[in-house]
Amino acid sequence: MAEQSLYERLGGVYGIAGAVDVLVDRLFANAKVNANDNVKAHHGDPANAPGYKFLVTAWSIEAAGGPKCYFGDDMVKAHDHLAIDEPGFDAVSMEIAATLSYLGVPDAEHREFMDIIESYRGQVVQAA
Ligand code: HEM
Repeated sequence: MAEQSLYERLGGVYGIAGAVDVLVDRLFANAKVNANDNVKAHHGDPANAPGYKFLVTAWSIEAAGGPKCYFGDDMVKAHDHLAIDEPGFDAVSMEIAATLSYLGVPDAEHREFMDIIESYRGQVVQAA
């Protein structure tokens, strides 16, 4: 039997959308993430939560090897106006890891997804 994709092992669209639902609520409430005023301008407004959950869910589905469904900006363009620094990236990365643990995602899938997130660090961190 062919090995299942990470997308399938994370529970497909229901598993990923469920995790992003928890994650984004945590990110919007995270003081360290929102210490960056540019980030706070977006994450500080609860009206942005549903659309952001949609985009991050679609991005994660594709990144995990699921069907093509993400039509948002690439990771450089999505963050080029935010001046995100290394501690800002670490704060989000820690929140993603905490959410995967909180939801009981198994170690192998946890590691695989965090490796994907880490591979985008250079595109997201753009602070001078
Ligand atoms: C690998 C890590 C990350 C991924 C996968 C990711 C994913 C995304 C996605 C899919 C979008 C929507 C793009 C669009 O509107 O077309 C976005 C926007 C955004 N991201 Fe990230 N992100 C990451 C890291 C970060 C970090 C570290 C921060 C803050 C410290 C951050 C803050 C934001 C904000 C504030 C927006 C909205 C920008 C706006 O619409 O003006 N992201 N991100």
